[in-house]
Amino acid sequence: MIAKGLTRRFGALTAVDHLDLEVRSQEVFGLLGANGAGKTTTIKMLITLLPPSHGTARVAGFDVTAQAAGVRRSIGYVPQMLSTDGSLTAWENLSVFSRLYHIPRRQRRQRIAQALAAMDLESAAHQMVREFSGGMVRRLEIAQAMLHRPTVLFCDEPTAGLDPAARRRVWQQMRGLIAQEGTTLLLTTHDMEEAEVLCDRVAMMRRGLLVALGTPDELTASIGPDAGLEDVFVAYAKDQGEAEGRFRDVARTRRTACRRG
Ligand SMILES: Nc1ncnc2c1ncn2[C@@H]1O[C@H](COP(=O)(O)OP(=O)(O)OP(=O)(O)O)[C@@H](O)[C@H]1O
Repeated sequence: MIAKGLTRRFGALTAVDHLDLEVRSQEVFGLLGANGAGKTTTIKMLITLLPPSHGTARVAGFDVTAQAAGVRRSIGYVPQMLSTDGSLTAWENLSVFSRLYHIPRRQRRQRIAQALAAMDLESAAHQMVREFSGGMVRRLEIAQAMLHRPTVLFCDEPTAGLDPAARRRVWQQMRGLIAQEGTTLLLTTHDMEEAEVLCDRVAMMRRGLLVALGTPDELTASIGPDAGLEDVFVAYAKDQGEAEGRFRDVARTRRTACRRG
């Protein structure tokens, strides 16, 4: 995945400002930054939900503007907001997605069973999703986004609102599945532990700009011998002017946390 000068403006606001980024095949790459830094806007341009104001990007070899259909076929996306239907069972949710992704009919049962097994949800396959815990919902959403075996998986704050045990389970299962499938993963997170545990490399964004890029070890070493990623975040990415984020950002974060219980 390559972005060159990728820019998105909303009126006078430049949400993403000439972003140059290269994510290697099968890499786990983290986008970090304060509320409103431009992480979700970057993802939305890469997955073709939002046209760039300027610049270009290629995902899985396809141009996000000229070859949007190719990009869409090659990616999976786990958004911040709920992407499963609570009034259906886990199996039924995956079944709907298997049709949307045009998985051949004779492969569907096996593919769904494999996806549930990979996320340790076999015993809950025929349970209504509204009865699931937040962690189970998240694991189902990842199974759903991986059902068609995408080349690149995008996850927007994969464990926001989950308790520490549920978070660890999501990390473990997600890591297992993407390693097994050879998937490239691009995730956004506010959770520095998540970035350290999962990511091969991270990029820090501040007010739409890329301000630091490297492996967690490289970035922490650049700060000092006892530094952690949180110190790197404070040094590079924390927005001193709007440290608590805007109303819109806080409202969205609360909604996300709330719906995951
Ligand atoms: N559709 C929109 N219309 C106007 N402004 C927007 C829109 N979407 C995002 N923005 C603004 O663009 C900036 C970047 O937002 P974005 O959602 O990309 O940030 P983020 O880093 O993902 O934040 P968070 O961590 O809160 O999810 C913010 O100032 C936001 O208010």
